[in-house]
Amino acid sequence: MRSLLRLLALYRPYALWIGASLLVSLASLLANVGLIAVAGWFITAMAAAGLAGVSIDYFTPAALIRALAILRSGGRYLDRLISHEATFRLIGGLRAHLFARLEPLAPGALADLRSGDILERLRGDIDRLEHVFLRMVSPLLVAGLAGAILVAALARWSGALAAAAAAIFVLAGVAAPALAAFFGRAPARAASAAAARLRARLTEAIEGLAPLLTTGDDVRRFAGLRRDMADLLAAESRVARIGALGQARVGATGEFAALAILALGAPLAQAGALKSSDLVMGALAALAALEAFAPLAGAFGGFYGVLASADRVFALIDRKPVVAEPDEAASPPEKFDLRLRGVSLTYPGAARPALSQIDCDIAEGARIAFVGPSGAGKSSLADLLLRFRDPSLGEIRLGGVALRKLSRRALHARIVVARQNPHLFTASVADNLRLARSDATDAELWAALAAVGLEETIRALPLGLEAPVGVAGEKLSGGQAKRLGLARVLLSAAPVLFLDEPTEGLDAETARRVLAAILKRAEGRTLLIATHRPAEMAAMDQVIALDGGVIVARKSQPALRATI
Ligand SMILES: Nc1ncnc2c1ncn2[C@@H]1O[C@H](COP(=O)(O)OP(=O)(O)OP(=O)(O)O)[C@@H](O)[C@H]1O
Repeated sequence: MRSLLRLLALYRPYALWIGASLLVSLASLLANVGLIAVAGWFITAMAAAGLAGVSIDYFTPAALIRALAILRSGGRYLDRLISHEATFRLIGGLRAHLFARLEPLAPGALADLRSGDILERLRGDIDRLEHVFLRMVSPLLVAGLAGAILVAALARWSGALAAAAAAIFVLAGVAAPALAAFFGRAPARAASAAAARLRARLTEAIEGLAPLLTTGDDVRRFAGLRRDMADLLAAESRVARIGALGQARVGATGEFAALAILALGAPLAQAGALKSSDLVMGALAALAALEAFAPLAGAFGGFYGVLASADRVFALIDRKPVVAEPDEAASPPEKFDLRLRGVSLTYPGAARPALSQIDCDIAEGARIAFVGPSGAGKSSLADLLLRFRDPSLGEIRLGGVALRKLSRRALHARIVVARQNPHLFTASVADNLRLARSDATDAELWAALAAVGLEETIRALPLGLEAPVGVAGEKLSGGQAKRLGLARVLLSAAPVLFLDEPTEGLDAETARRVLAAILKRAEGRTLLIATHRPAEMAAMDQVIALDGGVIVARKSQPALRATI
């Protein structure tokens, strides 16, 4: 329940939209009740006047009916418009809020979660939270307000009638949704859990489809998917049944109330104590008013599922980042020399450190190759430079300022890393490149692509720079995706570049051209390269060899030339 209150607190910036949406919903609901009641009154009064042979003023009620009909139709249109706008703003704001909280968690604090699980919380769970306003909060408030107005109006007429109406409204607006929520509790939770499991399994199955098919593990995985799907369907249909039953009960209550009013009022009308037209008006008003309460029971059947979604979303964003932003960020450095002192990194649960006692001074503009076998610690070093993790021991300084003291934004504007498997967004080539520099011109983008030998490939695409790269770059080969990532890093204006095996997998001639372009673009900047290629080592001022997380050798250029 705490999650729900937290969710409602996030509505605050949208109070104006929410208020407008509630007002318009209330106006169109009251117009509907008024329209049905006045129309019933009008038809009965006309019939009674016809039977009695007297004339009545039909201009006023006819005008009222027309006005209420316009108000109802216009109100419903505006209601959809405003309530959906309010919901989209709420959900948009919620996603932005969650994303801002999620960003500092990546990658360290999310490492134990499956990507499908994170995706489900960001997509499925948040979509479910959309219903909280549209299907629960708004209808509940509107029905409550409309009920209070109708009871107040009835009280001027008859206290007993007002009390009866209030009792019915409480039954329909409080008891029925509460009962639906209570009975829907277990299946709604089961549906929410099954949906989460299904999405996580589905994402993993799609991501690993090729290996699954080759190893024959697909049959077992697909059986699991089918099981999750069946669980989800069963749980959702139980929730739907409970909601529909509640909705039907409230609908029937409306019909029962209308019949009761007619049955109780008929003798009074016969005795002349009550006009027959007023009686019909009351019965129809009860029917129309209860219509507003009916969807509540349907929506509240899934209440505990929504609560589970809210819990899952908040549990995700309440995780503690592996690295904390400084309380007060230091001013970004003017110089960019790097100094590592006694730097060690031990991953949680690991038996031995991935990096141990690294001491290293890297002057501004230096070119250094890091070499070493797989697992030597090169990528871990890149993670430390980006502050994806903090050293377990020791310290890294950039231009004399400890990395821990720099804000994430300031640090990432100064040190960039081209990874072996860069993340590409489901957007165009240009969008992916402009992440590095949003104001880069098309000519600059082409130049960056040319530098990594991708210009011809992209020019051959019908949309050129605007060509979509597909989900996570699926339309590009592994090598092309990697080079696009490299082009992005070369385009950035950061003074320190770390390139993780930038030419791995390229043929010798392309590798030579890409290296030349890298060297040209990195002129005046610090260039750190993790590599196995002798040509790349030869182009650097110094080679640092890592093995088992420790520096085992350092060779500066003259010594290198002698050995390569
Ligand atoms: N997230 C992690 N959790 C636990 N251990 C890790 C993690 N990432 C890396 N390691 C371990 O840290 C050590 C150094 O790995 P790292 O990836 O930094 O080496 P590398 O030199 O970059 O190797 P490669 O060239 O294969 O990427 C390895 O023993 C590796 O298993």
